[in-house]
Amino acid sequence: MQKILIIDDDRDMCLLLKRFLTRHGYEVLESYTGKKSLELLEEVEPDLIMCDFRLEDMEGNVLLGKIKDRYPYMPVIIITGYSDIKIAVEVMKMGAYDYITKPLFPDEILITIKKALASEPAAHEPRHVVAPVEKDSTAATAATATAAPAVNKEPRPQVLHSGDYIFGDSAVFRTILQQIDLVAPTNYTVIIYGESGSGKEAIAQEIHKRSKRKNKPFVAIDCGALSKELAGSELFGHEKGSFTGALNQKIGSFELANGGTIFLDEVANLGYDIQVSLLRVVQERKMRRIGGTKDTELDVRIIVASNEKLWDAARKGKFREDLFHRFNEFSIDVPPLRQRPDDIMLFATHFLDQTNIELGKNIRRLSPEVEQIFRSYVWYGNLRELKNVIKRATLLSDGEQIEATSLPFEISHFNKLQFEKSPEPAPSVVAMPAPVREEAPEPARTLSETTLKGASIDAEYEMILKALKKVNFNKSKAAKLLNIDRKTLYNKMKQYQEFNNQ
Ligand SMILES: Nc1ncnc2c1ncn2[C@@H]1O[C@H](COP(=O)(O)OP(=O)(O)OP(=O)(O)O)[C@@H](O)[C@H]1O
Repeated sequence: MQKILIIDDDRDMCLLLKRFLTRHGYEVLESYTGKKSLELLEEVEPDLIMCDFRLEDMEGNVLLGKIKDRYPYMPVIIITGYSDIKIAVEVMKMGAYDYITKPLFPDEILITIKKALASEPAAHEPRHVVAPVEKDSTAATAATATAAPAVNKEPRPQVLHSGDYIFGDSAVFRTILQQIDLVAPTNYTVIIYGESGSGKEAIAQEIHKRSKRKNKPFVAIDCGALSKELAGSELFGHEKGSFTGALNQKIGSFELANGGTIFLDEVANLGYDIQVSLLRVVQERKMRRIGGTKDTELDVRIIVASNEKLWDAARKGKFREDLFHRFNEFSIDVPPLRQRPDDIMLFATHFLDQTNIELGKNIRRLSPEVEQIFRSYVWYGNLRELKNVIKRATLLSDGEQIEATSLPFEISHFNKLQFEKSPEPAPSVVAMPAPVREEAPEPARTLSETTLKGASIDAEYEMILKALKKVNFNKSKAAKLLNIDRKTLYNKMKQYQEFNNQ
């Protein structure tokens, strides 16, 4: 049974948490002061600590510091009385796994605990497992959480993982793994190339976790989402009053990441001016807040990601060539999921295990039909799309396995859509080679053509298909084209599916 130590000077809160967590299968210890907690930790080593930020005898950050000094790998979740971003940043920088704010919500508590227990390796274990493991080891993540559903004993794809991160089984993924291992201990700047959702950020985190900086912050920034005006302040911070709207001082991402790693996603989207400032930071390893007067020394490892080759962006004049050369110390290419079909079921099973834990369910497998659909679908959204599809399907499923009826329409009918699809590729994948796959047989049409209802659903279905194809399966656009709202489109698709399954 996994042990959780609750540290809170509010005895009622301790009691409530204790009852709740005991009901969910954890052994719970409690302590009302910082001093007592440290003494207790000499005797017992819990699997996780939940600690209130304000204790009577000690500030939460002081206690967190002491705990992290002695037990660096122990996951600590900080409970704060109010949502204070400064506290959050501070405790995360100090190595807290996460923080939750009062009032506490049972689901949030459980999910955070399960994630923390699943992702933190014990101090005495190697940080990742790369040797082949037992067949039902997919449930290893689940097994770390006491409240997790029963382990599936049936043969499933082998899953190699370190916490939430799993290693694909394809040759290409093995190469990526070797590259991660090779570059992680260095201070090299890394460029990760890959389509959206292919796992670039997950790779950056894995590099961080396997580096000397693992107990320092990992800060991820989506440069594509930064406006031109605010990018500088997001990255480098600003002083109060340094421009209209700068009502308070702001610490930028680089400063937050000091000592650790910064991950700049979609870096080619940064404006040219910011690229100039970035070059200075990369060259001089120091930065100045906007409106500030003094420089801050920086010791930050930089990992960047891009959909487009930075060299191409540089040639087009979109990206500074000197910055590209600074970044280009090491690069990793992540191929889209459709080019590594061997990984699809492995990740699908992993995401199913994760979702089972999150939802407290015990769906054991994907039906053979779903497996066949998954293998032939193109996964434009890569791992993110696969994860979302599994999450949705797990939520919708009641039985032992996920059936095709729980998949989104455009996926369960993908073969048919493909069959009827015009030859032009989707715009988002223009540059990608066509997916290598066996020609899948067209699913048999079971829709009744002899009833009036069947005929009318049939006609609607044809129109919906046409519209979907025209807009590359974007449902909002298809709904617009058909002059109906999105919800009606969903209902029509569902209706067709239900009718077809009768
Ligand atoms: N190796 C992996 N093991 C487990 N989960 C993964 C792995 N790689 C990616 N994921 C999951 O897939 C989803 C997408 O991954 P990620 O955010 O890393 O993609 P990305 O390429 O950075 O996407 P974007 O470019 O759109 O930001 C995330 O939910 C992530 O947790």
